[in-house]
Amino acid sequence: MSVRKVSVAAAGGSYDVVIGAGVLEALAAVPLAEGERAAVIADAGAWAKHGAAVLAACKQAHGREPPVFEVPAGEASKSWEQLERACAFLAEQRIARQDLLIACGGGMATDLGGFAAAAWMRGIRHVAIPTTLLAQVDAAVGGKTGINIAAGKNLVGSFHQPRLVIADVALLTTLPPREFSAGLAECVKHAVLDAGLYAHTREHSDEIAKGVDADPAVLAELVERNVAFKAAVVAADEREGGRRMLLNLGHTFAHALETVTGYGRYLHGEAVSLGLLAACRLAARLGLLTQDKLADELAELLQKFSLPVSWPEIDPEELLKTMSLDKKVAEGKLRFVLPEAAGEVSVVPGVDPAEVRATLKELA
Ligand SMILES: NC(=O)c1ccc[n+]([C@@H]2O[C@H](COP(=O)([O-])OP(=O)(O)OC[C@H]3O[C@@H](n4cnc5c(N)ncnc54)[C@H](O)[C@@H]3O)[C@@H](O)[C@H]2O)c1
Ligand SMILES: O=C(O)C(=O)C[C@@H](O)[C@H](O)[C@H](O)COP(=O)(O)O
Ligand SMILES: [Zn+2]
Repeated sequence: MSVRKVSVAAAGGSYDVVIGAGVLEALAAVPLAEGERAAVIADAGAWAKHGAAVLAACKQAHGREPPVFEVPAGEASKSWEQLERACAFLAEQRIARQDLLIACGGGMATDLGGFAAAAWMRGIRHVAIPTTLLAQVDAAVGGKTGINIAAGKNLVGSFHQPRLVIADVALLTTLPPREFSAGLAECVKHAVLDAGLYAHTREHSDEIAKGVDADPAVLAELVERNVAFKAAVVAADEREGGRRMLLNLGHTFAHALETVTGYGRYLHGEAVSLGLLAACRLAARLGLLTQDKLADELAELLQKFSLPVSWPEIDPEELLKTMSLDKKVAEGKLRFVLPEAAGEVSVVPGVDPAEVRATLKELA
């Protein structure tokens, strides 16, 4: 299979996302000079499966194996506690300003590891080796890093672009089906934002729905198209002053759901699936939806990808309270990313909380 490359031209640094099967050797593109060292922050689950291959790539690229800090798998590790432990590890290893951090795992590890790189000595360079579909198509690209706190998802973090992202689709073969599906939710989100991706994803949905058993070339193309779409948005608006907010489609609902249910009941991608449907419903309530069939087509696609489409019974007031800390809130008012049709999505300011409440009641 060929090696695909997408460049991310962000203001905070430009870099390549290398995509393909068996492409870990791409790490050689970030060399270590005399006296420089690398250290790895890895998801323990991903490391158990792929740590040996990553260490071999490090040895090949840098001439030696780096020390490794394994973070317990799960969303709960995107925390102050694990950040503190990761920094203690960097201190113990005497990782200095010119050294390199390698973040390996799903979105938990690339968010936490990326944030450790952003914070350690006020910023060291890092490489991301995403091992879940979600991290390959979304989390490892674009430079958003951070942790969750009790008050909300990703409320503490930083924009810190990696020097290189290696999306090796061969690593996805060990991914549990539920995790694979979670990654597809972000692909569906991207598809709603881009008419070309919408057509492509629907056209290849039967093959994509096979998950890790899908044709690797189809998967590599899916990753490439999603990364290319996200890269263009990030290049235009790295720090989310405008256009990048669109990548938050479904996330005001999704993040509130994850926070209220305690970071674990729903995988992030599952919450995004429900958030996409909620955004469609809210858009319909507000009379914005012009593509009548969008909600039905979306529900069909999400279901085909084994993602949840039924909202649980959750107190709308609790969700609304949590949403008040959404990063898109401006002048104390909620802003939602809402679709009119596939490829026509905008940020809608000043949405009346009563409409959100009614939408949540309709969904429950
Ligand atoms: N920074 C961003 O732009 C961005 C974008 C989207 C999502 N996110 C964040 O990403 C996180 C979700 O990431 P995720 O869905 O990758 O979950 P995750 O990182 O928690 O990984 C999911 C599970 O898969 C396991 N795993 C990872 N790779 C594996 C492999 N190759 N084989 C077998 N098991 C493997 C892990 O051990 C874990 O149990 C959320 O915190 C979300 O907020 C960030
Ligand atoms: O990269 C972005 O921008 C996104 O919004 C991608 C989202 O899928 C991702 O979940 C992100 O972490 C959400 O960002 P946040 O700023 O709302 O925390
Ligand atoms: Zn997301």
